[in-house]
Amino acid sequence: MTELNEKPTTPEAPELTDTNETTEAPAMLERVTADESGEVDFEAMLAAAVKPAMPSVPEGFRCGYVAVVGRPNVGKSTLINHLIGEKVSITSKKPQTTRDRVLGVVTKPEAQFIFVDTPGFQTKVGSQLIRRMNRTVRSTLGEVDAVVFVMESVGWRPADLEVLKLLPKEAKNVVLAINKVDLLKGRDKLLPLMAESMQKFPFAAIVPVSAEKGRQLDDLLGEVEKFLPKSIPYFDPDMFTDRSPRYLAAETIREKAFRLLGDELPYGIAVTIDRWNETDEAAEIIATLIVERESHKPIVIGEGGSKLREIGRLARADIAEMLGKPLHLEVWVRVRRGWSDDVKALKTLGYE
Ligand SMILES: Nc1nc2c(ncn2[C@@H]2O[C@H](COP(=O)(O)OP(=O)(O)OP(=O)(O)O)[C@@H](O)[C@H]2O)c(=O)[nH]1
Repeated sequence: MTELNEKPTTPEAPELTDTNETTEAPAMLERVTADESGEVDFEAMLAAAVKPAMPSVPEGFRCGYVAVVGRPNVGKSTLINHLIGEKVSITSKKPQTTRDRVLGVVTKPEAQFIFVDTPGFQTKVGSQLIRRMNRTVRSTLGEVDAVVFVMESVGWRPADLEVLKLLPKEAKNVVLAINKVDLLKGRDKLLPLMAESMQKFPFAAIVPVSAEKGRQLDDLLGEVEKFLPKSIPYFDPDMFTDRSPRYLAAETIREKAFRLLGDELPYGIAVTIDRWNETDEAAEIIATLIVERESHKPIVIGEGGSKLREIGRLARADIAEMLGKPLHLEVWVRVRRGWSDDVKALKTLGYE
């Protein structure tokens, strides 16, 4: 790790997470530095127009959103927590899109799974609210690429069927996870249960698992992966393995950007943390806001850099508080062309 005093003096591109062969045209990069006073060094910003290498991902990489649903107590949280490794719960003040309901991200060499909250399934509501709840559930499910329906190995219960009813009958992207198979005395009950399940719903696949013991979870992910669109990862794999400060810092920057630009920016915005230097006394972070089009850059930068400065200022305050030490934060803007080119990817981001 570089020391704090080794701050880049040249307008070098921040290190990107993947330095493999670049396949896309390099993009211009612009930078605004928000220091303690919120002042912006425009000369540095102008000098910082450089051509960074674009990160590339393995051919055929997939990335998408996954909802985990099921009646209470079947093991949804245990499943997600086991997959993610540690409980991650990110809250956003502007819960507008699927992206703002991210529970956690699992990144494998060939795919990235973004687990999202499904409010309708987790809210215990009275019957008068059922209709509204159904609408929420439907719109959530419409935004995700795959659904994992969790039930217990003891068999179908009326409450399972209630939840099942909320799934659109024509859905082809629902994988059934029969959980708690460790509690089964013999495996002979499993095949009839699988057959019975197929009669209840056209599941794309059925995978017996034990969320608690971590059994067959890779098989489950393998089935889910088939429904994720081919796409670059939306999240920096290093950042999303736990409740890490990098993760929270990126989310903070993204949240500020979204809050300040949400209505102006037609498509998604992603954040990568490109450099993270931290000592006991202070921290330095270089982050990049990734936008989809060249024309979005001026929107993010704002008149005379005002928007980016404000994003940096607000994010710096929150992140410095989180870290409990002074922070030097640089926020750059870069265009990643084509990241939301395909309709599916757009849909998964919640931007129709
Ligand atoms: N034996 C066994 N117990 C499990 C397994 N998975 C989850 N459990 C237990 O089942 C109980 C419920 O698990 P949760 O993960 O809280 O279930 P949930 O579906 O998230 O429940 P709600 O939050 O109420 O919707 C907990 O006591 C878990 O420890 C499993 O694979 N085997």
